[in-house]
Amino acid sequence: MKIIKFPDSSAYKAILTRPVQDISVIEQRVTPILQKVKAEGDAAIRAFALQFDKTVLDSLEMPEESVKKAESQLSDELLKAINQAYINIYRFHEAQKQAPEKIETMEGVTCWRKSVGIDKVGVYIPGGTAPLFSTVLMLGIPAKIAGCNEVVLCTPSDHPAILYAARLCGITRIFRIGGAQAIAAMAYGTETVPQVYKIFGPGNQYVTAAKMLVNKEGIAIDMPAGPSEVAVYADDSANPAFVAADLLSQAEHGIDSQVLLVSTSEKLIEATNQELEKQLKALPRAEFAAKALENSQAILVENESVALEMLNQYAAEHLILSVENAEEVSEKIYNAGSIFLGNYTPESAGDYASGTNHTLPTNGYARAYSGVSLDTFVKKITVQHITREGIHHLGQTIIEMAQAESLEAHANAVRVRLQS
Ligand SMILES: NC(=O)c1ccc[n+]([C@@H]2O[C@H](COP(=O)([O-])OP(=O)(O)OC[C@H]3O[C@@H](n4cnc5c(N)ncnc54)[C@H](O)[C@@H]3O)[C@@H](O)[C@H]2O)c1
Ligand SMILES: N[C@H](CO)Cc1c[nH]c[nH+]1
Ligand SMILES: [Zn+2]
Repeated sequence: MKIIKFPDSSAYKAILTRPVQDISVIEQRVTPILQKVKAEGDAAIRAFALQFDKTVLDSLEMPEESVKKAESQLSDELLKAINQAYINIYRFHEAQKQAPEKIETMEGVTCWRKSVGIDKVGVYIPGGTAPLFSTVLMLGIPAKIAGCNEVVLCTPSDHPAILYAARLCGITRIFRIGGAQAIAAMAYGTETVPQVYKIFGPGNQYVTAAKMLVNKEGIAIDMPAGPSEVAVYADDSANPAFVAADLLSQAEHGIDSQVLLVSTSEKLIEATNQELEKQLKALPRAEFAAKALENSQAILVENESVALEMLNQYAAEHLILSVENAEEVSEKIYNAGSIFLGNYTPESAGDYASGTNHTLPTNGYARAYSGVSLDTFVKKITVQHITREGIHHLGQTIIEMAQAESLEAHANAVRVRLQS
């Protein structure tokens, strides 16, 4: 990995640039895909499956029989692992439920919020180069806890673990559709794919651009969750073999992934680079990881405050703090999707099974977006109840404000009650 020593703060922006393609170029590619699916429905989906995935789709929907059969195609070890991950993710997300709290803002004036699961949701499960069945758990579990009525799943993969995980989460509508065409199908609906109100899930740059484009047309999305990335902040207390393994774990996602090592120790950076070379050779996806490492850098900084300034500016999807005072340092992080503390918390734990959600904002969006949680699957409806006494307490305030805004009918809605 390229080493940058003590960069000047004016150079941070250039150093921290992601290797994403120009968004306008991706949008130019994706827009006609969305338009064709909108106009031609299933026929367009079949054509794109052939063009991009070299797949002839007889039936777009996964037959119930294949879904039922999936369990028998997985090893006992994998089933046990998926079931354990399910339990942990369920626990963490169920604890996010909040009982509505009724607040009496004035005597006789009570307000509260109730949570309602979004009625129809669509989840995208990446499957271009790897069947990410863990993402089914990350999206299916909060959808189930939230009480979403209809959950539609699209993925280009027919891997049995995806089907098994979907069944575990109670998802019954599974479509073998990938890429931007899957996002279009769920956004507009087709002859066979139901239209949904909100689309969730990570994916490559085409998937992410498609989500952002349909969002402009009024379809809600969770967030832009594109190519995976990790930043590691490490000092001499870190283990270079662990750091290298963590960097590679995200680099192997795809050629457009990016990893970053920030350290105050040149010794640690050099040792990590040696480990990277060694570990890379043994990886089946070495080609992806090597390409991603070309987009990546190790940055040697003077001290912790420079490191934190840089990391907050970068706003990594995942941030690993392999430093002695990790928890204390984490208090100073205000931009990151998910933080991993200490030498024994690999990022893979969050990807699969510790309980947190792995659908996280990439490309700097962690400056303003949170990762997926139970909240992402619910709407909060406010409710209020005012008694006869209550409107007498509050009425004059409303009338004064309505008159000052020249909205006499608003004021009247209160007056008629005060006179009754
Ligand atoms: N941010 C997160 O939370 C998160 C989580 C998991 C995965 N990811 C990311 O998801 C991505 C998965 O990517 P993937 O490609 O393996 O799978 P994918 O399912 O996202 O995309 C595959 C689809 O892309 C479409 N496609 C491929 N080439 C195309 C082209 N030239 N033009 C138009 N469409 C094309 C195809 O239809 C194909 O089905 C990776 O970048 C990974 O880093 C992110
Ligand atoms: N690291 C990905 C999120 O950026 C999630 C994932 C799924 N499987 C493995 N990793
Ligand atoms: Zn990962």
